[in-house]
Amino acid sequence: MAGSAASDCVPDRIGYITRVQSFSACHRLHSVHLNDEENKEVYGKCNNPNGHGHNYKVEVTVRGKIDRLTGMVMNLTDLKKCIEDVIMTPLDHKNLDKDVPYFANVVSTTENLAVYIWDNMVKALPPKLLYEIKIHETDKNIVIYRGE
Ligand SMILES: Nc1nc2c(c(=O)[nH]1)N=C([C@H](O)[C@H](O)COP(=O)(O)OP(=O)(O)OP(=O)(O)O)CN2
Ligand SMILES: [Zn+2]
Repeated sequence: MAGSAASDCVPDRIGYITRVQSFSACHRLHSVHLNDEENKEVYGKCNNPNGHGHNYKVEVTVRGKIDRLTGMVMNLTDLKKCIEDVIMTPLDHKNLDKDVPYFANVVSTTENLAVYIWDNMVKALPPKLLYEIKIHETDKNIVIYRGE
């Protein structure tokens, strides 16, 4: 088209960027929808009344157009600030079940933790950027949530 810049014809490039953050917290797997015996049966050692702790590692991935001017999907410094507000402030060095109101009636499995982080991260980020929350509860137990 006359007058268009050559770059107008080049399709957008889509990139994925991830920032990793670790935090420590304790919890107990215990459902208010099950009785004590059922809780013991379902959650075993993780239902121990005094709880247990984890060094969680969370990977937050955003997906979007690589801006032609800035070369960025988003500024990782801004993502770092969102992670501080959404993950570190409410969760680090906390008892998930007692310190985080969301988990008063929601069992603090890593699946539900991923949903909690997603729901808050999606509000903190620009629209449609959040792609995935991946949580390493232990070296062997990993949960992925993509907002579905
Ligand atoms: N679907 C889920 N299952 C379990 C969850 C969970 O969040 N979602 N969580 C737990 C416990 O919280 C527990 O802490 C897991 O610890 P553990 O079994 O000790 O962890 P590992 O398997 O990595 O340890 P091993 O070294 O293999 O003993 C349980 N289930
Ligand atoms: Zn646990």
